[in-house]
Amino acid sequence: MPPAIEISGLTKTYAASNRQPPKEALKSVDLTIPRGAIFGLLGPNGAGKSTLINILAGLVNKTAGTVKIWGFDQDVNPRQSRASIGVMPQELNLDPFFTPRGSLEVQAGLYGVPKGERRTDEILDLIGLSDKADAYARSLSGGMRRRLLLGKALVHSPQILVLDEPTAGVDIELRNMLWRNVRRLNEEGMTIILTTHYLEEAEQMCDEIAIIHQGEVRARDTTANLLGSLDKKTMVILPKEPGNVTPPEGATLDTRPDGQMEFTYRTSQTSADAILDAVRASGISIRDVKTREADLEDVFLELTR
Ligand SMILES: Nc1ncnc2c1ncn2[C@@H]1O[C@H](COP(=O)(O)OP(=O)(O)OP(=O)(O)O)[C@@H](O)[C@H]1O
Repeated sequence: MPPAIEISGLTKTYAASNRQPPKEALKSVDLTIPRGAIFGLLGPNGAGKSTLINILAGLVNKTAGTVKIWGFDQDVNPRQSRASIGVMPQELNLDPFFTPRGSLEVQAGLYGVPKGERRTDEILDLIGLSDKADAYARSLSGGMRRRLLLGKALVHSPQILVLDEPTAGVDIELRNMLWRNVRRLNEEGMTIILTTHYLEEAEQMCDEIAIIHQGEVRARDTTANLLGSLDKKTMVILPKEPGNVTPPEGATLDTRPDGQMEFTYRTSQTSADAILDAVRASGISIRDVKTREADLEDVFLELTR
């Protein structure tokens, strides 16, 4: 079975425009996303994530390379590749005069879903808008509009669902609802691709992650492997009284204004023992010790610095 997404040599150069030189937003990207994954696409602003997603969605034309969606080459089988993917965009652009039911019906029509096969009521229920089904979109709250965008991405029952920054600026309740929906869809077999600025969220939600920077894929691995790739640790010591410590080889010390000493070290170069010894050797008694493992933010910073 082919993977959900297979991208090779994908390049996008935006043409020069008034006083702006041409911009190479994607530089020969190779990326494979397996079926059934919750896959995170991470990267700083301007990395090329939206360009990549918009190419998948058929909204931006690529400059070079091949894109296969559910095994269908975009250039060879445009209809099938389009039918395999649904995209929930970032912008809340909805026609204010359509009701949620109307929007879903129109969208289904655009994708050629026959009337008898439409799942409008089921989708309204999933996104929690059954009681607003016949209200004008302009009367919906921002959160409701976002849910409607998710619904619109689902009308043609795509195998792959792409979510572009689905939780940017949404409240906790909506975020939880979105993630519950995403998990449920994934459990039912849908492959999920999402971009997010919240690394903690990516850490919790995604099985696999690609980190994009300056139009290139800098890392692509399981979330667990990415987290394990850094042997960086942090030890915070609260001393009984202030004092000066020379950190052991392989560790750096940052003393906070409140006197807490934050040691950052690599387990391959030094040990927790060596740090504690260095502190005691300076005649300082220790009131409390906390440690912290590397998280996705550390991995991200290391790769995009
Ligand atoms: N239509 C366009 N014309 C010219 N340059 C563009 C266009 N769209 C994007 N770019 C440029 O391409 C690069 C990648 O942009 P892109 O929007 O894909 O990044 P991103 O990773 O999605 O960032 P963000 O998280 O801010 O949305 C940026 O330098 C951006 O300025």
